[in-house]
Amino acid sequence: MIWLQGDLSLALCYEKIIKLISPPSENVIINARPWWERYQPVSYHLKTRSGNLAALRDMIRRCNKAGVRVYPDLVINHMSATRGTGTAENNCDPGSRSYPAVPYGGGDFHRSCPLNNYGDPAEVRNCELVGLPDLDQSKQYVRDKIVEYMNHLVDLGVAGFRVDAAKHIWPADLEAIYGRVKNLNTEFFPANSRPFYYQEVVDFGGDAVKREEYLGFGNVLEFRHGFELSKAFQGNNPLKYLHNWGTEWGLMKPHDSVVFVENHDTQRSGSGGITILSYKQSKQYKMAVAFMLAHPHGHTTKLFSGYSYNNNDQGPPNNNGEILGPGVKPDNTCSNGWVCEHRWSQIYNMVEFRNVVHGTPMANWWTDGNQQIAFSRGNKGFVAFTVSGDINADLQTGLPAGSYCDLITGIHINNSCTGKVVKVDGSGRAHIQVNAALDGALAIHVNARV
Ligand SMILES: O=C(NCCCOc1c(-c2ccc(O)c(O)c2)oc2cc(O)cc(O)c2c1=O)[C@@H]1CCCN1C(=O)/C=C/c1ccc(O)c(O)c1
Ligand SMILES: [Ca+2]
Repeated sequence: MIWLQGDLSLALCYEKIIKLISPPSENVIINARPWWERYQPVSYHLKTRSGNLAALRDMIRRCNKAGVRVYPDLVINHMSATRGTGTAENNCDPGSRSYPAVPYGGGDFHRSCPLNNYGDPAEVRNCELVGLPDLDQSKQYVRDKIVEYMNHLVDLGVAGFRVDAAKHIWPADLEAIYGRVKNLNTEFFPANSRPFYYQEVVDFGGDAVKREEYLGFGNVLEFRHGFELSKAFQGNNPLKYLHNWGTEWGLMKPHDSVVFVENHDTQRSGSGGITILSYKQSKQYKMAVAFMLAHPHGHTTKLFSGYSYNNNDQGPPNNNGEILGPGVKPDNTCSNGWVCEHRWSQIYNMVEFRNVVHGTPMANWWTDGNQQIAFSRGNKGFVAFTVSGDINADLQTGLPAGSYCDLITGIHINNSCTGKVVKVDGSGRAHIQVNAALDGALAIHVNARV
């Protein structure tokens, strides 16, 4: 079994493509194999449906060699709420708080209490998220076991961690734990490199637990980013308001956050009644991701890539209990039930766009006053979006004269454009046409000219 490339999501930042993988710790086996069984650990053995220790070590090595940094999803708030299969390594008895394969026992957990009141910060940290036995990370022994688990992954060559349900762990405990994790493996990283932590603190603004509490020692996933872009690109908030997108919208400073449109959780459950975009709304999803990648806000952007599902509990494509990996079709998209959003041309083209325009400011903001916007990035790139009505206007692109491939309607290959060609004149102006009913977006940059 090999570890899947891009199990759950890929995180993109300028220097490297980074890849988040599903929790590598051994989890309980739940009959229907729902996706969230991966979030119910029974031990810190590196053995899951994605592969065993040898497969994990090999995948991380291959990714590092290809310049892709690996970040495992760390589930350290709790242990499984259900019994394992009872076999030696998957054995546990949640009722008596017994997890012999770690080992953990009763004294390593908070006193049992249900988590009902998200308005009480102590309850959010000390009680049981959906009934999951809640580890007491203030205990030295619990910290030792978690640090041991994290150091094992560092030895394999990971670059850092996504910290699952960080909101449910005391910041002081996390800071103490992170501080004890060793420097990154010098086989793959410069000496004295520290792991990069990005923490899941779901905070849409009204929560008693503030995401700022977690900023002193790591980054925080920015849920408001995907929430607001999902609203805007579904027509629920006019695009013209995006002219000051960024901290003026209440988003955290770029270097403190990891921005994204969706994740494994929001694509299924949404938040506050707002549908968070996913592959199921593919046109709007591509527009929102294109905007995220074109805009200067965001130091690290996270792109999701996964498998298709019908019901919200459905787990990954199944091959006799192991995960059925994606095949690759002649058009480079995925098969076997995997969506592989990162292989969609509009998305990987925008990853290149983001790298080409890196470090340039936004300029030449234009809007029709409602649902149509356009802007350039320095003299390197230009984008336009419409949620309603076709764009048909002569606009200032900020770019040098030339013929540019539109990277939304096609790709730049063999020095030709398979999609639209945009002619920019000597003054940087071009006639921009964007069809609202088709792609709703246009993107050009100086490395895709014919
Ligand atoms: O209905 C469910 N859960 C209740 C609603 C989602 O609440 C959960 C949250 C959660 C959701 C929203 C919040 O504001 C929040 O502070 C926490 O975080 C988790 C983290 C875990 O490691 C394991 C979990 O079972 C959960 C979880 O159930 C189903 C059945 C049990 C698992 N599960 C699920 O739906 C599993 C969801 C899940 C799993 C892993 C995640 O990282 C996550 O964010 C959600
Ligand atoms: Ca907790």
